[in-house]
Formats: sequence, structure tokens, C-alpha cells
Amino acid sequence: MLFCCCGRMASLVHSSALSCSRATAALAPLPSRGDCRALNNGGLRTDLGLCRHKSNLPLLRRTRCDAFGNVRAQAMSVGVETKIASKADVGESSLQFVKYHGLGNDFILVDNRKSSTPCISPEAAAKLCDRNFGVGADGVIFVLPGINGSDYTMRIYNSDGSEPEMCGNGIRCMAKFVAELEGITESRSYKIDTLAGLIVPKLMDDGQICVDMGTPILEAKKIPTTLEPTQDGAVVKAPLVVAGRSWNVTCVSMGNPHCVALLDANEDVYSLPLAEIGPLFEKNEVFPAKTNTEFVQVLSPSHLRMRVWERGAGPTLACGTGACALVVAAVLEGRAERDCLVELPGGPLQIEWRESDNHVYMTGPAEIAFRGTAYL
Ligand SMILES: N[C@@H](CCC[C@H](N)C(=O)O)C(=O)O
Repeated sequence: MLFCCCGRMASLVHSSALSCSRATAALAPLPSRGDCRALNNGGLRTDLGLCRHKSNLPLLRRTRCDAFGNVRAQAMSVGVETKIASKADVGESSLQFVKYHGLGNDFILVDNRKSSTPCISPEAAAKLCDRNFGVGADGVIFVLPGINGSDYTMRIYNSDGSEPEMCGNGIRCMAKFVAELEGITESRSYKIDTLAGLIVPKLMDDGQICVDMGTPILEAKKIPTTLEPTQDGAVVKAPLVVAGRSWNVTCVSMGNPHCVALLDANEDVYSLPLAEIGPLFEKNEVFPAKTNTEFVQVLSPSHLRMRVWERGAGPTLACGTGACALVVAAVLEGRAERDCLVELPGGPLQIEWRESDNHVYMTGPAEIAFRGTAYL
């Protein structure tokens, strides 16, 4: 897998067709091909892991094109100029993508509007998500044609290639991506079909996206969890022993499963050994479809702080469905109000579980990082 990137990652990489041709004369000679030979990555070829030289040189500062359209880039520290392979070098199929993130939860967005099947396999998606040998992301999102009266369909693969039903930060990114594809700049909403049903993100005038995330699912079997319900069929503050500690957990599905552990008020959520306990929750036998897990500190009834271990992706900087699930859980446990600021490692989300329609509303940002082409 080879790739080049250009666009708005201005501080790291900047390139465009125009600036590429203008820059040609100033370029130093290319190094011999052996200097940036492709690494073999399980069947896919990887050249310069997102502009990172295979010898672990720092990220490249600048990308320019030579007269033949090949992209070259300069390493930051030592001024070594390296060539990023072009499609012509490899003769393999290419994938155009745009990288977005929602509070650091990052995704490779693919325009898949010509087909109702994702254009790459889960295995290829996992390789693209690899942060050393690929583009690097928490998941790959495909924009497919709409079905059932929706504008578009969203499909997503986690970074391990598994397919979740929904992704909160991802759908905000998808809304921005779709607006860009359509050339829309004004505020509007989209009806997006997902494996979790219809979800409606709305682009706001201030650049944020407010998403109607639908109704939370509380019935144990539908989450799914085999934990015994404690409150009207819901699993609220149920004891669960993991890593030798007894936790009180509340289980909520936002289309995808979440296990929420609200901590005692004086316990610092950042003191938890997330990498150790996260996988033990994710693969616990009481969660037959595995689970995402949120650890939560209640700073006040309207201010919650969370860390997340995601199913199929591990620790991420933010999880939109997780933030929604934990507000529902905190309300059910009587520890929070229905409208809360949720502080995630990557930044804040505003979450409201509205009493009038039982829907959860999530408001937050989505930002473009860069555009690129991957050669598969
Ligand atoms: N980060 C996402 C959730 C992505 C899916 C999750 N890993 C799962 O397997 O359910 C979000 O923002 O909601």
C-alpha cells in the first residue's frame, strides 16, 4: 500500500496541482529508489507510512511534485528529500480518501456513492488504519447511496476490520464530507441510514454538527449483555468483577453496545490502567457482541469526564456514541442531569437526552485533516 497526501494539513504537508508544477525547478535531485524502497506489509506495499521515512525520520514538512507528477517530500530535520511513490510506480488500484477527525477520533472517509458495497475489504481497511504502515485512523467510513428514503448510507470498519453498527464522531465527519462532496456550505441536515437505523446530523451555522442519535436501547438482551437486569429490564449499576475489582456498570446501546462505569466522585479517571482493563471489559463473556467501555468521573451533575476503550479500536481520544451512552447511564443512576458537557480526552461534546422525545442529541465538531491517495 502506497500513498501520498496533500491538502489542508498545512503545517505538515502542503501541495496542490498548481503549487506542484511551480515548485518543480527548486527541487533537489531525487535520492536513488533504494532510499525509500517500499516495505512489505502483509501483502500490501507500504512506502512512507504517511510521509514518515522508513528509517523513522520525523514527519515530512513539505510535499511537492516533479515534472512527471511524482510527489516528493522533504524530511523536517535533516533535509533529506524523499520520493513518495506515484500510481505509475506501482500500477495498482488507487483509493482516494479524505481524513477527518471528531475530537481526535479519526477516520478515513471514502466516497463510495457509486456502489452499495464498501469498495475495500475489512482487511484492507485495517491495513489503512495502521498508524505505522498505513494512513493511520480509528476507522474507515464509506459514503454509500441512500436506502429506505435516506440521503446516504454510512458503513464503517473499525481499525481492526470489524464492523460496528454506528459511530457518533464518524457521522459528524461524514456529514461534513458529504456537504463537501455536494458543495453545500449552508446549514442543513442529512438522513443517514446506518446499521443502527436512521441517524440525522445537522450542520449548524457555527460549524458544529448536532446529531439526532435516536433512542437509547436499555433492554439487556438487545444491548446485548447477559448481565441480570436490575431496573425495568435495564442493567443499571450492576456489579461486575473485572481485573480483580468490583465495578458498578450500566449498559446502554446507542445502536452499538456500551458498558458505562461511573466512578466514585473522588476517583481520577486518568489514574485507571486503561490498556490493562479495557480489553478485559471488551471481551468479557457477559458481552456476547463485545463492548465499548466508558469510565466516567462525575465532576458535577452537568459535567462529566470520560475515558473510553473502544471495541475494535482500543483507546481513542473520543467516542460519540460512548458520550451519549454515559449521559443516559448517569441519568439512570441519578448522578446527572439530562443535558451535560462531556469532557473527552480529545475535547468536549454537549449531550442531551431529551425527555420530550426520548432521543439523544450530540453536538460537537468535525474537522478535515488532509486528503490523500492510497495504492492498494
Ligand atoms: N468512535 C465511535 C464508535 C465506533 C464504533 C465502536 N468502536 C464499536 O465497535 O461499536 C463513536 O464516536 O461513536
